[in-house]
Amino acid sequence: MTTQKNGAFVRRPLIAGNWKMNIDHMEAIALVQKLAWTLNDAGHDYDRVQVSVFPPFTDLRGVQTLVTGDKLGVDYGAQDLSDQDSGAFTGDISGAFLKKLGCSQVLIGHSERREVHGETDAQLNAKLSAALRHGLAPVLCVGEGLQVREAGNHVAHTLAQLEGALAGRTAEELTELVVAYEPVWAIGTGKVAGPEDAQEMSAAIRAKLAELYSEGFAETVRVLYGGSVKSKNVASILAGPDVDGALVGGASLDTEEFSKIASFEKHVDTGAQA
Ligand SMILES: O=C(CO)COP(=O)(O)O
Repeated sequence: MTTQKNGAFVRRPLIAGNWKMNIDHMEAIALVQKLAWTLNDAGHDYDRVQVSVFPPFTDLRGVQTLVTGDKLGVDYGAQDLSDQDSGAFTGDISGAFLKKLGCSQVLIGHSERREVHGETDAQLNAKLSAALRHGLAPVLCVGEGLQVREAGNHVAHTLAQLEGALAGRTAEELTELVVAYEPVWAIGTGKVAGPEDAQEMSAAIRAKLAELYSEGFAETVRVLYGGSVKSKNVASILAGPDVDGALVGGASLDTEEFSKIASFEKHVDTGAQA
């Protein structure tokens, strides 16, 4: 867990829920409402630990109405965006539209986009630029598959994805950047990278950011871990000093479980292991 100064985290942890292609627009309103109540009951302090959800595009308007109407502390964003701003791009969604819907963040380069839609580092570089153009904080997803991990090339592979997506961007443009390390072999499989694996890669990502930009910049960027995060393993994963939060898939659809993940500080002394 990112170190603390005077009781406050140096980097505000982020617990993010990626709903993927689950939850329709009616269910989304119920889920966000229940999540907000559960977090409130648990006394959640959003200034201390940020909580975001990433619903499907069709849910965003409903989520916006609820979050702004009820002044909820939960942030929200989209799972993808177009690299273009408008025009003849059937089926695509512009960052301008997302911004207008109150999105503050957007996922870029989730492994399911890379694998299912063949998104390349060059395309993700253009999508990241589009996010920045529209004032959306990019949550850049990187991570290796099983073969790469077994060959021992996971660090080089992941850092190449990072560099590819950030090429041409300046530190000034990237003040809101979040990087999410998600080893593909740990997504939805129940296999969790060990806390040492999460820390190793988070530290490597931070070192690469320091090399590309500066130490000072690298210290401000939040690095998340994603892949089968649950309430029982979140505390040990976030124990690494460079791991600043979690990108949660399946468990984010269960409000009790997701709320417990957001209360990870309370599990620190439970001895729960990944
Ligand atoms: O892909 C993920 C989040 O983006 C992780 O999914 P799971 O938590 O279901 O493994």
